[in-house]
Amino acid sequence: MTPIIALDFKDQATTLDFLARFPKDERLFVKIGMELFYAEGPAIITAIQAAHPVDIFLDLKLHDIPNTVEKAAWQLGKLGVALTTVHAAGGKEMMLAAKRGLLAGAKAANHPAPKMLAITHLTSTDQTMLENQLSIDVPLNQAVQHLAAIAQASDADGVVASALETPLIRSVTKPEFLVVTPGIRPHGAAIGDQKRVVTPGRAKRLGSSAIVVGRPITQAPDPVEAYQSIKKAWETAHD
Ligand SMILES: O=c1ccn([C@@H]2O[C@H](COP(=O)(O)O)[C@@H](O)[C@H]2O)c(=O)[nH]1
Repeated sequence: MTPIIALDFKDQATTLDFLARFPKDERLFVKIGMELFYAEGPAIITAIQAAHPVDIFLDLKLHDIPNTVEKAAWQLGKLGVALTTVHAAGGKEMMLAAKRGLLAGAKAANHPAPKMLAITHLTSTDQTMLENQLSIDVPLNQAVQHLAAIAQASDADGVVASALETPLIRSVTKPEFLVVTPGIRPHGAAIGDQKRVVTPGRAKRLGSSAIVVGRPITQAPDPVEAYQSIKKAWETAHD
């Protein structure tokens, strides 16, 4: 998979201006998150698809009781996106309900079903937060590995985690299980609110299926050049 660009923009106009910088023959994998989706609603998906050749990761991180999540996932399944997310912390029953909803929604709209990724622990979480704020008293990488095993047993197609945990996740999951990793920072990039960060080349060496990159591309002086440089590091596993 090519690096997934997190389109964390305030509205459709800003998003389409950003995409217009890229050559039309460069197919992109883009992520729509809460900010853009809450601003524009489902219409943002068709607007982006009309503007540029893209695959879409809709990252809304569902987390609620199983009945509510199943019905929300049904709505998302209709949208024709490639990837979606739920929180693994919602538990097995919730993830199974989400998967049912996605499959049924996709079937109703005659689209292929989106793959379901389970968020393990956010890449903005570190060991201290895990212990002091979440009251989880195990090493963070083991907590992530545990949630990945639960996610696999709950019909998730993969997880979202830091690339730091990819080898541990791979040790308990099937080879085709996706490990999608945000918290990507090229050498020298501002880390911001991320805690468990990895360079693009190292993420590849650690075995990630795909990387997600937002601000190092969207806030770069030349976003296309930043994207190409990250893509090269990812493809060559060298940065
Ligand atoms: O654990 C997670 C889950 C999701 N994200 C999302 O990825 C991007 C990262 O953006 P950057 O600007 O590169 O930090 C963002 O959309 C997050 O919502 C994550 O970072 N960590």
